[in-house]
Amino acid sequence: MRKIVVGSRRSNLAITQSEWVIEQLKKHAGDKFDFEIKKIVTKGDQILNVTLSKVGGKGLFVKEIEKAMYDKEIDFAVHSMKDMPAVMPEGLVIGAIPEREDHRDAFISNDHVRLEDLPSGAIVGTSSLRRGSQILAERPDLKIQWIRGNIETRMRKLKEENFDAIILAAAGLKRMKWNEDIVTQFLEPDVCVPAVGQGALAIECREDDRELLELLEKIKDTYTEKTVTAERTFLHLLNGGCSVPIGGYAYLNGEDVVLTALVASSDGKTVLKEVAKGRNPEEVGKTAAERLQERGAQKLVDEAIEENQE
Ligand SMILES: NCc1[nH]cc(CCC(=O)O)c1CC(=O)O
Repeated sequence: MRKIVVGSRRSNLAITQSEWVIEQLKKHAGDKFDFEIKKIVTKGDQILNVTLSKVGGKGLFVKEIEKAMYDKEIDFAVHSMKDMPAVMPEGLVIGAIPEREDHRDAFISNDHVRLEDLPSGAIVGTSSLRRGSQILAERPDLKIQWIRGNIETRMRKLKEENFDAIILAAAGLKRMKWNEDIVTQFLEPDVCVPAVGQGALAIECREDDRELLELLEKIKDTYTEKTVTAERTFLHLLNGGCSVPIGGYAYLNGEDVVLTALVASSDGKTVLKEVAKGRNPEEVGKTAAERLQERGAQKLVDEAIEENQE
C-alpha cells in the first residue's frame, strides 16, 4: 500500500476541497493507496491586509505547495482552478480536473436586499476587480470596498463591519455545505461573468509520478476540462493576471464549447463582452481573445496593470 500525501492550505475551504478529492479517489484506490493530508501555510494566507492583486496575486498561494511537491514532502495538491497560473512550472502537471461545482458568484446581503434594491451609496465588499467592475456596471451608484480574509472572515465582516453586501463564489459555500439560505441571489453569468475556472479544481502533481497520474485519470471530467480549457486559453492570451477585471465562463452545447469572455475597466464604465463558439476549446478561447483585442481590450489590460503599479 502506498501512502499518498496531499498538501493543502489550512483554510477550511482548502481542507474541504482536498477531502472531497480524496473521497473521489478512494472509490478507485482499492487497497493500493492510502491518503493523508499535510497542511501548508502559504504567503498568501499570511498577508491578509493588502489587496490581492498588489501582493503578487495567484502565484502567492501555490509556490510553497509546489516546493513541497518538488521535495517529495507531498504527492499532490488540490487548487482552486481560478488561483492557478496559466503556465505550469517545470516538472509539475495538472494531473486531473474533476467535475466543476457551481460556477456562479453568490450575492449575500444584510436582510436579503437584492442587488437591484440596494439603496444608493450602499457598500458592497469584494477584493475582486472583476466583481467590483461588474457590480458598478449594473449599479454605478453603489460603493465597492475591499474586503479580505477567508469565507468565514468575510461573512463575519458583513455582519460586524460597515458592509451592506458581499460577493463570494457559490462553489466555496456549497463545498463547505453552508446553508444556501444565506445567499440572497446567485448572479448568473449574464449579470456577472465568473472568474476563469471558478468552481473547478486543479490537481497538481509531479509529471513523473505515473502511478498517481493513472489513479487521477479516474476522476477526470471531460465537460469541465473542455470548458475550463477554453476559459484559460482566453485568459492566457489576454495576459491579464488578476490586476485586470477579466471573466470567462464556458458551457457545452452538444459538441460546441460556448464561451462568454469579458474584459472591463475597474469602474465598470467600459465593459467588453464576446461570445465565441466552436468544437475546439483552444480555438474558442483564442477567438474570444482576438475579438476582444480588436475592440481594444489590450488598452484596458495595460491601463489596469499601470493603475495597479501606482
Ligand atoms: N479568490 C479566493 C478563492 N479561490 C477559490 C474560491 C472559491 C472556490 C472557487 O471559486 O472554486 C475563493 C473564494 C471566493 O472567491 O469567494
